[in-house]
Amino acid sequence: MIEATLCFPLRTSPGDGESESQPADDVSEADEVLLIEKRRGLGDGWYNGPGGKLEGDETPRECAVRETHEEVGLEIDPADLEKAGELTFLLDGEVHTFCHVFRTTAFRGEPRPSEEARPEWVGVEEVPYDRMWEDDRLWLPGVLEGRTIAGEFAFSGGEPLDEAEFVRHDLEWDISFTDDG
Ligand SMILES: COc1nc(N)nc2c1ncn2[C@H]1C[C@H](O)[C@@H](COP(=O)(O)OP(=O)(O)OP(=O)(O)O)O1
Repeated sequence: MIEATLCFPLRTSPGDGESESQPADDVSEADEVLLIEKRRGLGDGWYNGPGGKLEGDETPRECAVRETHEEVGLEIDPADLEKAGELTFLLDGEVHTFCHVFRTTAFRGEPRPSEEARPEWVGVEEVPYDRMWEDDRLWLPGVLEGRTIAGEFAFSGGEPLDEAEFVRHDLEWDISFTDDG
């Protein structure tokens, strides 16, 4: 089983007469999310949040911070990540990936592209779900509103996961995580 993370940085877009975006105090104030267009590997060509697989003995929180820095250059204090979801992706009845989802309104730096990802700020009402994993439209809107989710998503058809068929889902909203990563 693969253990992985996704991280969704959020901000408030520049208002009339402002040239720069503002940090949001909390998720409810934010109206833009940083997505990446994946440039290689699983989900190549699709939009997603920054993230990737856990390495060595790092915690999910440490992984989300490292992957976000590697992929788009933002600096995040691990304590500023809010755990927003736990997603289980099944392939042909077996757990393929367990994914920890985080969001944050506190980060430093400007996003820059990398070999793995092209970053793009997108309005939370304009997320390109037609260019994302099929499961995302079921859980990401709630996560961007500040809710928490535990979800199970079943795919069938064999490897690779991004060519398998999405067949079933089960969602539980507004849960408290016993382990927040
Ligand atoms: C099955 O549905 C999925 N939906 C979404 N939204 N995201 C998913 C799904 N399955 C996997 N993911 C995420 C989890 C990870 O963030 C990435 C895959 O990570 P990747 O394989 O690129 O991991 P890295 O460690 O960055 O890879 P490298 O070895 O290339 O560095 O997709």
